[in-house]
Amino acid sequence: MAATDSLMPLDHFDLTFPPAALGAPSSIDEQEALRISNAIDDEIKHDQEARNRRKHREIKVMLLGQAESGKSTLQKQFQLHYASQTIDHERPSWRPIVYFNILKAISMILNEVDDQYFASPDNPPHSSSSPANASSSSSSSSSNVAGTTNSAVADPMWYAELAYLRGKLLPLVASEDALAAELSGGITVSGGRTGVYVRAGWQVTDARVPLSDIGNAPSSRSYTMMNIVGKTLAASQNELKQLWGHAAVVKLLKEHKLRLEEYAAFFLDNIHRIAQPDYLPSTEDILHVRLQTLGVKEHAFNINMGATQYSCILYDVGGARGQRQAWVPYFEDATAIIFLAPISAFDQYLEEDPRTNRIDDSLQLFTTICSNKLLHKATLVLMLNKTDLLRQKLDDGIKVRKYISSYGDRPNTYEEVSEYFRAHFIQVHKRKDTYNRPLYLHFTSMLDTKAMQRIIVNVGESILRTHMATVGLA
Ligand SMILES: Nc1nc2c(ncn2[C@@H]2O[C@H](COP(=O)(O)OP(=O)(O)OP(=O)(O)O)[C@@H](O)[C@H]2O)c(=O)[nH]1
Ligand SMILES: [Mg+2]
Repeated sequence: MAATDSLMPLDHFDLTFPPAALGAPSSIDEQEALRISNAIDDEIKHDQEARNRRKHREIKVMLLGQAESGKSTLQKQFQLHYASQTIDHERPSWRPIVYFNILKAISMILNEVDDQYFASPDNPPHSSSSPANASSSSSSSSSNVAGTTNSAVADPMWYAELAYLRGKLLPLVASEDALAAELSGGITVSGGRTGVYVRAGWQVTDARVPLSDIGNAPSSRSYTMMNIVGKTLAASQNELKQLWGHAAVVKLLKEHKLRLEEYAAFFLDNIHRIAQPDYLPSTEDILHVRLQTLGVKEHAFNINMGATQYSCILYDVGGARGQRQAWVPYFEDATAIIFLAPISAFDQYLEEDPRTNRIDDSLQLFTTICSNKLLHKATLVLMLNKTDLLRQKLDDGIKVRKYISSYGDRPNTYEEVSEYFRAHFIQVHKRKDTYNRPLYLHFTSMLDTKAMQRIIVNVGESILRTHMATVGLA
C-alpha cells in the first residue's frame, strides 16, 4: 500500500507537521536554521518598516488648473521658500526667456497697430524716415498705465510716427522665431497666442539638481543668439519705450482692442534695466516670465516640520486641454492637489477653445478633480488666483455680468465678485466631493511674494498634518 501512496499525484499530499516539530527543534542544526530564519524575518520586517517610514516622509503634490492659471509661478514661490539658493543658480538661464517674452509683446503690439491703423491701403506701414516729432506723442507718458487718450479717431501724426517705430523695431521682432528655435532646440511647437515653449531641461526641473546651463556656455549657439538679441534690444530700447508709451498704443489698450499677457507691461515698463549688457533677471522678473509648461515637470525639495524632514515632489503640469490626459498617471500617488483657478479670467476665453469662458472651464475642471476616484485620498487645496488682476479689471470698469449673465445686478465690486466665485467653487466641492474632505481655500496673488510665502507655509502645514493623520503618525 505504501507503494501506491507514493504514486499519488503530488497535489494530493497535504504536508502537515506535528506542532512539536516547529516549536522544539530536534537537533542543534535545526535550532540554528530556525534562528537564522527568525533573524531574516526580523530583517524583512525592519526593512518594510523603514520603507513605510520613508514612504510616509514622502509628499507628492500636484499643481493643477487650466493654462496660465499660475501653476509654474506657484512652483517658483515654493522654490523660493524651500530651495532659494537654486533660484540664484538658475538666474542666467532666465535671461533669454525674458527677452523672448519682450519680443512676443512687441510683435503683438505691432500686429494690432497694423490691424488698427494700417489695414487700409491708403496707409501702408512702410515709412521708415524719422518724423520730426517721432517721440512727441510717446513722451507724454512714460508708462501705459498713466497715459491715456480718448480721441475717437487717430491723430494724423500717428501714422508717420508708428511707421517709423515699426521700421526701427522690425529687426528685433525678426529675431523672435530664431530665438524660439534656439530655445526649443530646433523643435517647432505651434505657439498660439502665448507661444513660449522651450525644450525640456531649459527650465530647471528638480530644484536640487544643478542647472545644465545652456545659456552660460560661451560656445553654444543659444548663447550667441541670446547676445545678438540682447544687443539689438539695447540698440532699440528708446524706440521700444516710445512705442509702449505712444498714445496710439495707449488708446488700443484702453479700448481693450489690444490685450497683452500679464508679463508684457511689467517687462516693457522695465525695458531700460533689462536692456543693460550685464542684465541678470531679478526674482521678480522670474516670477513674471511666461513659459508654457509641456507635459509634467517634477521639482523636488525638502520640508522640515518639527524635527522631521519630509521630501516633497511638486508636479507642475501643462494646463491646456490637450495636455490634461498626461496628469492621470500621477493621480493615484498624489498626497495633495493644489488647484489654481484664475478668477480674473471672467472676461477671457480658452485659447484652445475660444467658445469656453475660462471661469467656466475652471469650474468644470474642478468638478472632475473633486469627483475623481483616483484622487480620493488627496488633500484638496484651492487657490483662487490673480486677485490683483481681478481688482484691476473691476477698477477699470469691466463688468462681470457682460461675460457671466448669471451674475445679474450684483455690485461690480471686488468683495462681491470674489465672494460670488468662491461660492461657486465651494458649491462644486460640496456636491462633488463624495469623500467629504476638507477644502483649504486661499485667495492669492501669485506675484505678491510676501503674502505667498505665508500662504505656502500654511498650505504645507495643512497638507502635512492631513497626511500624518492619514498614515497614522499624528
Ligand atoms: N498679475 C498676476 N500674474 C500672475 C499671477 N499668477 C501668475 N501670473 C502670471 O501669469 C502668467 C502665467 O502663469 P504660469 O505660472 O506660467 O501659468 P501655468 O498655470 O503654469 O500655465 P501652463 O504652464 O500653460 O499650464 C505668468 O506670466 C505669471 O507671471 C497672479 O496672481 N497675478
Ligand atoms: Mg506652467
